[in-house]
Amino acid sequence: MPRATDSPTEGLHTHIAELDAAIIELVRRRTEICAQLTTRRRATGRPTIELARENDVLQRYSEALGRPGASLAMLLTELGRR
Ligand SMILES: O=C(O)C(=O)C[C@]1(C(=O)O)C=C[C@@H](O)C=C1
Repeated sequence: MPRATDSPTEGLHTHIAELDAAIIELVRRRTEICAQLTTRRRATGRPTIELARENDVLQRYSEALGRPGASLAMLLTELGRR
């Protein structure tokens, strides 16, 4: 007898959970690189925030994903400012 965990829906939920884990890992890696860039800027006395670059990110995400993409880009750059 098939179990609930074998249903196609459960399989899709599992796939989503795997994708979420991969996305979280990528966001962690992205945030780490941003921290390195911020450290370099601090060390050379430059402002820690680069709005022109953040606007590039916003544009990339909104072109790819529309308005929700812009919201996502804002969250990513917020993490990148830490
Ligand atoms: O591109 C950089 O120099 C970064 O530090 C990355 C990043 C980002 O999240 O994309 C983070 C902070 C800056 O204000 C601009 C952009």
